[in-house]
Amino acid sequence: MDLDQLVNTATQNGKATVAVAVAEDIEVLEAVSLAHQKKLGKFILFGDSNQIHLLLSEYEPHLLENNDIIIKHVHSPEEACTQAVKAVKNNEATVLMKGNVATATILKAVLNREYGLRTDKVLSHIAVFKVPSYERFILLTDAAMNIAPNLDQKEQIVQNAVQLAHAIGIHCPKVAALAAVELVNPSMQATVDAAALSEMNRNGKISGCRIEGPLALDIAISEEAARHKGIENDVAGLADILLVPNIETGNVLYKSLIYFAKAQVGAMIAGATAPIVLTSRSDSAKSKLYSLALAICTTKNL
Ligand SMILES: CCCC(=O)OP(=O)(O)O
Repeated sequence: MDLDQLVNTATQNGKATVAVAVAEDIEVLEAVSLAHQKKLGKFILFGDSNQIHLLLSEYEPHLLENNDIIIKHVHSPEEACTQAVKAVKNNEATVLMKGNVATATILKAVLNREYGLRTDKVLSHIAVFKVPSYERFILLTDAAMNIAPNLDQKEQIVQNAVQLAHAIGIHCPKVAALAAVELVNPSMQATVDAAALSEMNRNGKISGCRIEGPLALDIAISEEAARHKGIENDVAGLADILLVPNIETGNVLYKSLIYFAKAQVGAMIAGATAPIVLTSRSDSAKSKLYSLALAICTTKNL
């Protein structure tokens, strides 16, 4: 099982039109080319048109005269983000994609009160990993958007991730609410919130999943570690979703899985009016392709 499965599923979901903000980047354009070959959709590339043309003529010349690829010149990364967001807002595009631009710049446009893509839900980042040493897909939230979520925000972050898990075929995901220890300690807010989320799941306030917490990472993903520490529950060793307490934990774990564990990743923001492909600028073309596929898989579900 790997993330190519998502690409196959996405091809059956109909064609997307993707607005790419700051497309002048070889990994972004390679991802567009791969997605186009897989017939995932049409692309509106916002950025410096000279640079986009130069890169395409060198690396992906077949895309230059293709009607599925439209290039829109803008003068700055900020303008690229604004125009790409507006394209989604005006229904010219169905998916927004972060290109070679800082996360904060695109999120500022996404959250704009006049032309942005907010809903009444919490927007949150979810990454789907296939780690070579872990049998199942593992979802990580939130590595990129919510800095230090409170309990209410964590509740919605979990719900966004559960909805995404359902959309990719994980029917009752096991959620590990992560902390540094397994016992509630009032001076560690992550443990207090994790226990509260677990309780909300037991009393039916959060459904469609099984939540346990607080759990340390080893207990969440290793049955052997759970046995060794004498912890038994439905999630221990078998987590599908890792809820991290803050953005630092999430971002470090995201990049550790890619660089140390050689994981494949696809990542997006859920909770907006349209799915938003959001990877690291340094992620590979393949990761950006998987992220596009993930976003397209959710177009009927989010
Ligand atoms: C999904 C990670 C978001 C992130 O860290 O983006 P950059 O590496 O581009 O800053």
